[in-house]
Amino acid sequence: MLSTENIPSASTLFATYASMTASLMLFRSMANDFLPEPVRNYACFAFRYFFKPRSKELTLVIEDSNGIARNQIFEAAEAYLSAKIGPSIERLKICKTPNEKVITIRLEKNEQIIDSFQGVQLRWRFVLAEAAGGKGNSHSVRPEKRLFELTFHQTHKDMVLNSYLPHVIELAKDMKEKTRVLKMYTLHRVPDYDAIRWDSVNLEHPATFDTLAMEPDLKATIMEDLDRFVRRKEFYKRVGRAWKRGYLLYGPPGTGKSSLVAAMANYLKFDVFDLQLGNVTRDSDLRTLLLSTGNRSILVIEDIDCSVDLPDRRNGNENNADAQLTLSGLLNFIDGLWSSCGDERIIVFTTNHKERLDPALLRPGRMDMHIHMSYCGPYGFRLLAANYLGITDCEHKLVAEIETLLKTINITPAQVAEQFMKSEDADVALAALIKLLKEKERNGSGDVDGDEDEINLDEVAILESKKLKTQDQIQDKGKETAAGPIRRRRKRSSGRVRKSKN
Ligand SMILES: Nc1ncnc2c1ncn2[C@@H]1O[C@H](COP(=O)(O)OP(=O)(O)OP(=O)(O)O)[C@@H](O)[C@H]1O
Ligand SMILES: [Mg+2]
Repeated sequence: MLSTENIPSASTLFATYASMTASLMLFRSMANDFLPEPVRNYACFAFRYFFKPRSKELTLVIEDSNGIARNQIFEAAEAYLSAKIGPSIERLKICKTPNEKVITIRLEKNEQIIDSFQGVQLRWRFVLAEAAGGKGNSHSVRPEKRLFELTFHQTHKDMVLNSYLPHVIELAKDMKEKTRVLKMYTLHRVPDYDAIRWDSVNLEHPATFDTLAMEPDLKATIMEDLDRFVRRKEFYKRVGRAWKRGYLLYGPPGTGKSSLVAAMANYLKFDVFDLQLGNVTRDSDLRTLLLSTGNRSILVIEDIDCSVDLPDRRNGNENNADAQLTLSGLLNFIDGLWSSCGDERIIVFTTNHKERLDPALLRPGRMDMHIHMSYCGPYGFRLLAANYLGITDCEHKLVAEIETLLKTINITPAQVAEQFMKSEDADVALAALIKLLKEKERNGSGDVDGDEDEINLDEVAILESKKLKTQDQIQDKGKETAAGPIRRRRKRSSGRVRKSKN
């Protein structure tokens, strides 16, 4: 607490002021009698100047904004002081939006907090001042300006500016990180301006690594890779590489690619920018959008094989660079400028058809990890059974039967989850899954040991509705089906990974 020894009381101040005023009056009347006017005026000015009471304190005024941009010191102070509230405070403002995890506590008007740093006492006061233009100014968002006054002895000015305020900003950043609500950014077209921009909502995807049905080794590898990425800031700097990491997730629909992206975001507490390439037509728009993504974020481009018909370099599109979005333009920009003007960026491409991807994307070094999301194996099935139905009993009769069927039949985690949603009764839900597995067996989707197998009908339907967006693609598909059943190479492993060394 602030010591009261050095602070003069109100009565002392008043007495001093009264005696100074009396001295000035006496001085003035003597001057009137003995000095000519110009000399008299100058003498009065000099008297006032030399005997004016001077404060040894300095007050920094920290407004909430500089008119347009928010003031980072103000925001940091707000958060920092909320953790410093002591018993002397009489009024506080509290608030919590439905999506926030904790109650926000802020000082009320004129409340003060005494802080100490490196043995120096500092006094904070929260003030509401009338905004320029007054209360009637209908253009200002707030009728008043919010500001903090930070008062301390003048001799500590350098210490406060160079050590204390950076300390406040740093601590506030850590506090904010802990209670941060993740954001999901999607593209939004502004019709009147022919422009496209990011719009955000709170990211409330419940997927986490705990709920993700994947082979445990693969899951652990991904988590370790993410951990290593975030702690290697110095390494990236030392070797002169942009601090970014790229993942390519591939596998059939419903195997958890999008869920893995959400799990990564929840794990790292990174925002997600979902770049729907189909909505972007110009290279220049793409650049603007990429440059306005934030640090500590995941940029996701889903269904890269078919989200847009990106012509590549070989098609000779260079002459038309600004008008057309090109895959090479996208990749070069991501590797170059984009990653050099931000930190801790993750980029994820997803696809159902790795074999259809442009070789430029698969080139070594382009994506740091290729992650194969595959059909539900015994581990994935057990995790889903435990999460959805609460089954932890390994001896359960139906569980054993399903595990035997899973050895020869392909089913995606999404399909398993769908059956588990059908009933709260575990036996009924498991029986529904067995029925589906047997149907699949009868339809011949169980040829899992061969190198190739047919896509089952459910998957074709999903592909048609979700992926075949352009007429060209539909025609291509017609050719494929006319030539016989769609065949696709697939390995049986329920998750494989190819990783670059870095
Ligand atoms: N590996 C998984 N673990 C847990 N749940 C899963 C998994 N895969 C799919 N699911 C469930 O299925 C739903 C759909 O999965 P998701 O959207 O992640 O699949 P996807 O691979 O992205 O499919 P698509 O290729 O169609 O985009 C999820 O919301 C989740 O409930
Ligand atoms: Mg998906």
